[in-house]
Amino acid sequence: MQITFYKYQGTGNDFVMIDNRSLSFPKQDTKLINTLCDRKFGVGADGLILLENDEDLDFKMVYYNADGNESTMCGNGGRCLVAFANFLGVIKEKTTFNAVDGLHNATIKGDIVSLQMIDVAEVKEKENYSFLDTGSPHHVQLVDNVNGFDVFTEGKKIRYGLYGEAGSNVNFVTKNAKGYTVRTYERGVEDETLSCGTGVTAVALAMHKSGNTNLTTIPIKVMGGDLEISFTAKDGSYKNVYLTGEAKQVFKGEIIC
Ligand SMILES: N[C@@H](CCC[C@H](N)C(=O)O)C(=O)O
Repeated sequence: MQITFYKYQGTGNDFVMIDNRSLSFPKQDTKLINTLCDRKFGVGADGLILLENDEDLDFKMVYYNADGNESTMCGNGGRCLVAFANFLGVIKEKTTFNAVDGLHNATIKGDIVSLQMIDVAEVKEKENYSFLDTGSPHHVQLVDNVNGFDVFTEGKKIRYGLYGEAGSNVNFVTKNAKGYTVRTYERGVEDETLSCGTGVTAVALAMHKSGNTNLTTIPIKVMGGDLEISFTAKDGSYKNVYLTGEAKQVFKGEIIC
């Protein structure tokens, strides 16, 4: 079998992207997806995303983590898929598409994609961390110097130790001059990634909820670049949450399997 794929990245969170409107991709083949995402034995990516037809909306997003398993929402992946849909001519500058956590509105202008994330009604605040679901589960913890922090060791400990079988993504955060610097240990990749869209969204909302910031448009620096999160806040819940940043096509190839 031969499958055409594209590689995209959004602030360094990278994805194998496949147009599966024909439904010909072998979706149940976890091993194949895992191998395609492997950086030595495959294309190499943090995840694989299928663009499929949707009955009511512009298209449907189906997301797999690098481990080969279908997972919850991926914010950067969603932004990259909007760029891919635009490249394929499926959408123009505006879209509404379906994903595992529901409907998403998005706009694209050049390389910049702005993606509406789900509303968040609850931010659980613990003594030294917060936990919330922004489409995917996220642990958010402030640390003194995130650039010198052992994200892999500490993230792995929390991901398995605190959240049981289901696990959580784990974000470490330090305030900077404009907003926050964030590094994320990602569930399903089981490593630090250069950026996590649902993660930085969780950080922005958690920092606002705890009173660490009054901003409702928050710039966030990640290892792979810069993102911005904007939202409206009312009585501790969050609506009109938008994740904005670059999403770029990197290359095209053929998978022979
Ligand atoms: N990279 C992502 C998050 C992807 C989902 C995550 N690995 C999980 O399984 O929860 C993003 O940009 O949001």
